[in-house]
Parts: sequence; C-alpha cells; structure tokens
Amino acid sequence: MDKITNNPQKPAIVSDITLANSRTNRGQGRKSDSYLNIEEFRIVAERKLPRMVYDYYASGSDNQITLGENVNFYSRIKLTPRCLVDVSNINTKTSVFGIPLSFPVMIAPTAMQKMAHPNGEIDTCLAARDMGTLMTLSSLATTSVEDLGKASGGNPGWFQLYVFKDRSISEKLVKRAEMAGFKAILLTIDTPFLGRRESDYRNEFSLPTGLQLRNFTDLPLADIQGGLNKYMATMIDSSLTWNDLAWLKSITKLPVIVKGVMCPQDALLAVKYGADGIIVSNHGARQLDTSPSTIEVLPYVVRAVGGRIPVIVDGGVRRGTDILKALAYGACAVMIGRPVLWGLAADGYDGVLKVLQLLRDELVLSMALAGVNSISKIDESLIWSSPNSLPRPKL
Ligand SMILES: Cc1cc2nc3c(=O)[nH]c(=O)nc-3n(C[C@H](O)[C@H](O)[C@H](O)COP(=O)(O)O)c2cc1C
Ligand SMILES: CCCCC(=O)C(=O)O
Repeated sequence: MDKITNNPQKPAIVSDITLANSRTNRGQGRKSDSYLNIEEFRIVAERKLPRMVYDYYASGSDNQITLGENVNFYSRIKLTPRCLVDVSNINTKTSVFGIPLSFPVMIAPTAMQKMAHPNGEIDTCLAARDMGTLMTLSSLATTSVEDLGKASGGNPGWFQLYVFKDRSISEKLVKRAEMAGFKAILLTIDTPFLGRRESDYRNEFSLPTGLQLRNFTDLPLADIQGGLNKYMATMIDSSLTWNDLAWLKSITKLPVIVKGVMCPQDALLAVKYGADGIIVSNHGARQLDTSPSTIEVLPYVVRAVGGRIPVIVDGGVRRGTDILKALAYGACAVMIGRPVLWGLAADGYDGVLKVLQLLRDELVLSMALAGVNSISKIDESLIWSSPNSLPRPKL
C-alpha cells in the first residue's frame, strides 16, 4: 500500500532554464532524486549522449507526426475527478499473465541500451526488478539473453523476438531465452522493414566501437553494416504472416504476445491465431508515420478483444495520468520505451529506478485525485468524455 504523504524532503530545484544556463552541468553529478519528471531526464540525456545516439533513440519516422500524436493525444483526454472516497491507501498492485507487478508499468524492448550507459540492459533489468516490475530484452540488445539471465539470478523478464530470414536463428533465440529464465515472448509484428528515421541517415548511424548485438556474437548479425534500414532489410523475414504464429507457438511453451497491433481487425486475427496477449503499439512512432496514436486505438482493440486475452499499450506514456487513462480504456498495463533510455543515459540503474518511481508516484496521486484506491476499480467512467459520463448521471 502506498501512503500519500507530503514529501518532507524539498527536491532540488533544477529547471530547464537552470540546465540551459549551465554550460558545465551536462547532468553528470546530478542526483537522480532531484529529477521532477520524465522530461527533465530527456533534457539531460540529450546533453549527455552523442548526437547520433540521442537521435536514434528519440526519432520517429518520416515527418514524425505520429511521434507527436502519441504524447499529445493523452493530453486531449480528460479525466474526471471524484471526491469523498477513502483514498488514504492506494494499492497499485496488479498481475499480468500471473506475474505480480507492484504497479502496472513494464519496460518495452529497446535495442542497443549500452549506447546509453555501459551497463545497458543489465541496469534496466535490475532497476525494473527492484521496482517490482519487469523489462523486455530486445533481440537486438547489447547484452545477451544468457548474460541478462545470469545478472538477474534467472529472472530476466520478457524477451522480444524478431523473426530472421534464417528461421533457425530465431528458433535458437527462443530456446536460449527459455533456458535463461525469460517468462514470455513478445513477437514484434510491425517491422517487416524498418521505418525511415531521417536522422539515422543524416548521422550515418553505426554501432559505437566496442559494442555488438550480443545475441549473435558468432554471426554476421552482430554488427550493423551499411545502416539500420539495410541491416533490417537483409536480416528480417518480411514474408511473415499470421500463420507463422502457429510456428512460434509450436516451438515454445511460453506465452506469445504480439506487439504492434493497431486496429481491431488485427486484434481479432491475433485472437484467432492463438496469441496469448496483445500490445497496442506503433513502435514508438518509428514505423508507419501518420498512423494514429496508440491511446486513440486502444479502446477499439479492447472492445474487439472482449476480454479474451490481455491488452497492453505502449507509446507516449510520460505521466501517471497517462497510465490512468490507458487503464481506464481497458489496458491491463502500459509499457514505456524512451523514458527508460533517458533514465539510463542520465544515471544508469539509479536513473531507471527514478523514472519508474516518478511514474509510480504520479499514478498513486492521480488515482487518489480521481477517487480510485485500487487498480481493479479503474474503469472507463474515469474518462470525462466517455459515454458513461453523461451530463446528468443516474446516482
Ligand atoms: C530506441 C528504440 C529502440 C527500439 N527497439 C525496439 C526493438 O528492438 N524491438 C521492438 O519490438 N521495439 C523496439 N522499440 C519500440 C518500443 O518497444 C516501444 O514500442 C516504444 O518505444 C514505446 O514508445 P515510447 O518510447 O514513446 O514509450 C524501440 C523504440 C525505441 C525508441
Ligand atoms: C536495427 C535496430 C532496430 C531496432 C528497432 O526496433 C528500432 O530501432 O525501432
């Protein structure tokens, strides 16, 4: 249970302006405790990271219309404050696929985290675990499934799968992930080809010296030659169809969750072809530009799925109120991508921990102000514009 108290420790005041005025303070030495929100982490990450790395992490595809929408659409959804409910104790505990979570925020797979911090995926995984949640390791990580398995004491979280043209590579990866203790496979279905992020072309993105995609150290796949788009076009199987879900399910006992559903039609196909869960995701607005924001799509997917399998959403979650909105629309949890990279870049393990703490604390406060004291009490009536909140509600 989280008690809401006034924070007795006055946080250090470090505004964007102080940061901007300080040429020497690039975030180094700043204690994670002093960050007030995710945006402050982003600002510090932008200062600390080499341009090529920051741009790769931050970018969306093409005109980045969807990138803005993922965040902005949340701000257009209104929440209903409810009063005189006992909110002296707020319980954010929940579970997803039988896995207990201290609050409904998990970490989405993001590739190549050692570009943000030397400890990369290991710090992310340990911070997630210490906050009572979990992270998803990307197939294209700079830490191998085995190393993360060891570092986490055999409980590394979930594993994200890309299906390679050489199917045996993916098959082996799934087996290795099972052996290392991963608890679910997230099949990314929105990337037959990589979206075009112009800054990666401008910066001629390549993996910094000394880093490799550690799941493939014995294969040419370990290095990115000729840019990200060429790499993905050469390696990824763009002929994958819904029928291949049966193949994946036949080679693993782990739940298979499809990541990248963006319409009710695909949600129905996911159910039909046996997916164990759905992630409503537009890949952080890095694939089809001008596709809708994910929070816009979520209620349609939830309605189509009708409770048959869990629905998770990612993209643009930056505030506790965003989490509340996603849950009100029927998601069982949200995932975050970039906020974790900003935390990692700013302060490694401590930074990721603080990012998660900030979101948890914001969620607790917004639940209290919306008059809900447990996750199971969150429903669509919290959304101001929903048909359930008619101007003259029945009591
Ligand atoms: C730098 C970066 C790398 C990513 N790498 C992967 C990946 O390897 N596999 C994958 O399925 N999704 C990947 N994604 C998408 C994320 O899993 C997630 O859908 C997205 O980041 C959520 O949006 P947010 O960053 O606004 O929270 C990546 C996203 C970013 C920003
Ligand atoms: C070659 C890395 C691609 C990882 C990815 O999914 C992304 O950047 O969005």
